[in-house]
Amino acid sequence: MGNKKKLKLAAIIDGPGWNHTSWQHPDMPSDAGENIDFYVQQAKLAEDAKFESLFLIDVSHVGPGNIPHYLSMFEGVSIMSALAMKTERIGLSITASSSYTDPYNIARQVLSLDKISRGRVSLNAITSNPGGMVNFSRGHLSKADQYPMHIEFLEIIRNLWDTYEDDAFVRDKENGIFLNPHKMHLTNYRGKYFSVEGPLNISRSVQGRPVLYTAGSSPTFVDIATTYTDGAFIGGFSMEETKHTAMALRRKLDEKQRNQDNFIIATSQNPIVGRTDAEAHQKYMELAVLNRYQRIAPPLFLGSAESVADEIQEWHEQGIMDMLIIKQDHPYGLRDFIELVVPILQEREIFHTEYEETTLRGNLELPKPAFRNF
Ligand SMILES: Cc1cc2nc3c(=O)[nH]c(=O)nc-3n(C[C@H](O)[C@H](O)[C@H](O)COP(=O)(O)O)c2cc1C
Repeated sequence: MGNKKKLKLAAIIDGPGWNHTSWQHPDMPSDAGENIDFYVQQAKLAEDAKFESLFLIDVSHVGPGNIPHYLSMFEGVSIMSALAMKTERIGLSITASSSYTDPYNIARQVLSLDKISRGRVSLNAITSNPGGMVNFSRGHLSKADQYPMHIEFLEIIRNLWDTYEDDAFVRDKENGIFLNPHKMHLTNYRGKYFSVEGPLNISRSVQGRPVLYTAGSSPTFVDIATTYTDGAFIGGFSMEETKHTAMALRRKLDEKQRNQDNFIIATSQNPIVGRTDAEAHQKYMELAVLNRYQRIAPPLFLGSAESVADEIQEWHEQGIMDMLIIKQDHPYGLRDFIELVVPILQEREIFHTEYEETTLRGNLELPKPAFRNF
């Protein structure tokens, strides 16, 4: 199948890699997960390359024995607020877990960040597998509660983001009218897990609502994503596995009569590229030798820039992904991808050369949702 939209690119910019030892690479700042200079440098790199978005994953199940990055990382809204002031066009995506946070707080934080960045924000609302130490008073959920609670969370957030119609705040000084109260709508939600009356205390986004994703792999996830969100973040240990989930999402979108073009299927890979296959393998070996006790799996996208661009093009054209989220284990993973692969994707006209719009939703080619048009 073809993909009508151009490929979208995002960059996971936090942390010194996604295994136990890549922080030991001589060129990796070992404190990368809480080093503001590192985040700013990576954000600017991605923005100069016209990536649609920065992306942060999140970890709620913290505990001894986690990979180092999980134990030394900035909280998402805080770091994205700083990056909003250091960037101008690139999107800012944070991840938050419905299993451990209250929807009112997240709705408020994310919409505030959206205003600060003038419409560049997305929320990846996830569930969290029970695990780690007990750090939240609610404790760990049973598996059976995760998705029912997630549905409530998503419904409330969407309602709260549409508390006010676009022109609700009149701010007419002469006549002393700040708000048209008829254009304020309460949420009045009473669920099993959350009860929220509303109103939220911030006006509607210039994007309509911040872009909303969720992540997972199960049939329940597929059903929820295609009902509530603008996009889905899916895992991919192989092309076949990723394709399986992507096609399940596409079938469900069709079933629900949702236009596939108005939905973003995103997956994350950690490419290691070189000018030649040999150079890429050399970079992979730099990481592999750091871990003498465990094999670090070679990335799916490993090799010369041409061969990696070919694979990306194939995944995109087959509809396996609309957005590729680059994460890095190698200290130059993102830089190399930008220098070597992005120009090829641009030459082939798969990836854009300039930001088309000012909002993230615009750059993702997603329509602005009308008020309370769920
Ligand atoms: C691609 C992907 C990204 C995820 N990102 C996170 C994350 O950042 N933090 C987290 O706690 N869980 C994350 N998860 C876990 C999911 O939110 C979910 O709890 C898990 O996949 C179980 O749901 P499922 O059975 O529907 O797959 C992620 C899962 C996938 C597949």
